Formats: sequence, structure tokens, C-alpha cells
Amino acid sequence: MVRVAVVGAAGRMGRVLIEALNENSEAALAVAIDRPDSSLLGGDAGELAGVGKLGVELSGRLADKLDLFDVLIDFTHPELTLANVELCREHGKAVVIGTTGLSDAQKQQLKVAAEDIPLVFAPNMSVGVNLCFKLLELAAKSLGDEYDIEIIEAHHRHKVDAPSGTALRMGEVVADALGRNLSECAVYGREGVTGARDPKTIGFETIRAGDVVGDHTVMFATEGERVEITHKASSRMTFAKGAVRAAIWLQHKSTGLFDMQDVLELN
Ligand SMILES: NC(=O)C1=CN([C@@H]2O[C@H](COP(=O)(O)OP(=O)(O)OC[C@H]3O[C@@H](n4cnc5c(N)ncnc54)[C@H](OP(=O)(O)O)[C@@H]3O)[C@@H](O)[C@H]2O)C=CC1
Ligand SMILES: O=C(O)C1=N[C@H](C(=O)O)C[C@H](O)C1
Repeated sequence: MVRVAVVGAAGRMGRVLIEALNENSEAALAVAIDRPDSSLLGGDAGELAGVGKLGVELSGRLADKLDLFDVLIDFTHPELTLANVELCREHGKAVVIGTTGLSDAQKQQLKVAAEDIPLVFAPNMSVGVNLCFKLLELAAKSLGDEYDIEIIEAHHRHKVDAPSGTALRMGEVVADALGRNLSECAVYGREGVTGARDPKTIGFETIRAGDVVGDHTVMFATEGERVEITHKASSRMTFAKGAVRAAIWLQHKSTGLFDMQDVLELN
């Protein structure tokens, strides 16, 4: 049985992760962490997640719980994730990272940490999105430079980073397949007199509204037709199940930086 610690346990993903762990026979919640100043500290993590008492108290300091878990699952925010990875690196713990919005420098820090511990880092843990990454590679290679590419994503009103990590990864997949560098060809939103579209660009449009769990569409459009590859998440459970699967998969790894394509053997 893999003993899992969840940080951000009282958050949107944290609560669903606890539920997913409760339903899994190969992994179990061992530690639940949220803000040190949270009014919820001391409560039972299972009750917080709506699955009944689990006997795991919500606490505020991961450093006090290092003996109690094998793998950390972190869906929080970049600075906290990096601090937690460093703590886990010092103590030889594996980490599954779902947090998005990391800078290039922060991603580089993960690469360095992965020399000492195993990490799964993926902007989207759902099977469907990871299948879409493969479909996008095929579509981009088949359609080529004749088609304009636009990536449209929609998320709930609480999301703090844009474009989503998934949309950016979709952009990277398509850009790589076409031999382009995303940092040179990405266009984020348009306003005013923009001029005609530069065919080499990849456009990103972001919607933030209501309770949308996560929608992504990549459009390939040319004169006479367009192809759209769309994924719509209707429950966070799809991400949580993927993260638990990654935690179980990581127990057999000693070091290395992996993503969900590795976990799902889609590479
Ligand atoms: N890879 C994937 O498949 C997915 C990735 N995500 C990503 O996961 C991340 C989290 O998303 P979401 O769950 O919606 O966000 P939430 O804000 O709901 O959850 C984050 C939790 O972390 C808590 N937190 C903040 N500071 C600390 C701290 N110092 N110590 C411990 N806990 C702390 C927050 O508390 P408080 O609210 O009080 O600040 C909150 O409970 C985002 O980056 C999102 O993009 C989301 C879904 C899927
Ligand atoms: O913040 C979210 O909610 C989500 N974030 C991830 C992202 O940025 O791609 C994945 C998912 O779409 C939900």
C-alpha cells in the first residue's frame, strides 16, 4: 500500500484527491496538509472531503510528517510546490506535481531535483487530455503549415494562471510537431488593429467563468475546412484518479522527471 501525503488538502483538487485515494485499493491517504493558518486544521481529512472519518488529521506542516508517507501529491501553487519538492528531495520522497503556472526557472529546478528523487509533473492528469496530446501531434504533422492553429481554453472563475498549463502543453506539442519554437510563435489574446494573421503563429484564447472544470479546444483551420480537437472535463475526479495512478507508478522509480505520457505508456 502506497502511503500518500496530499498538500492543499482543503482545496478544490485536494478534497477530490482524498476521495480518489479512499476509493483506491493500492494507495491510501496518510497525511493531509493545508495552510498553517487554516481554520480547518485539526479536523478529519475524510470528513473534509465528504467521505467520512479516515483518522487522518488536517495539519499545517509537512516537515512534521515526513516519516508517515512515501509519495507526496501536490496541487497547490508554484512557490509552495517548489518548497515541498525541496523538502522531499532532502528526505528521499517521491512527488506527483499537478500545479500549473511554473516559470521556466522553476521547471528547471524540478529537473535538478529529479536527479535525486522521482517526480511526475504534468499539467493535466486525465487520460483523455493525454490522449489528445498524441492526437494533436498526429494532426499537426498531417495538416502542416497550411492550417492556422488556435488554442481555446475555459476554466472556472477561481483559476489564477492563464493560459492553462494544459493549453500551453498543447501549444508545445503542436509547435514541436511543426518544427516551431512556441516561445517565438505564441500570440496571447488579440485586441485593436492587429493586422492580418501571421500564418506561423499559434494563438491562445482564455475564458474564465463560473464553475467550468476545464475545456480545451485546438483548432486547425484553412480555406474550406477546419479540424477541432476538444477535451471537456466534467469532474475533477478525472485529474485526481490520474494523480493517484501516478503516485502508485512512482513507487517503482528511484529518480527521474516523468509526465503522464510515461505513466500511461503513451510515449
Ligand atoms: N495537473 C492537473 O491535472 C490539474 C492541475 N490543477 C492545478 O492544481 C493547482 C491547484 O488547483 P485548485 O485545487 O483548483 O486550487 P485551490 O486554491 O482550490 O487549492 C490549493 C490549496 O492549497 C492551499 N494552500 C495555500 N497555501 C498553502 C500553504 N502554504 N500550505 C499548504 N496549503 C496551502 C490553499 O489554501 P487557500 O485556499 O486558503 O489559499 C488551497 O486549499 C493549480 O495550479 C491548478 O492549475 C488543477 C486541476 C488539475
Ligand atoms: O486550475 C484548474 O482547475 C485546472 N488546471 C489545469 C491546467 O492549468 O491545465 C488542468 C485542468 O484543466 C484544471
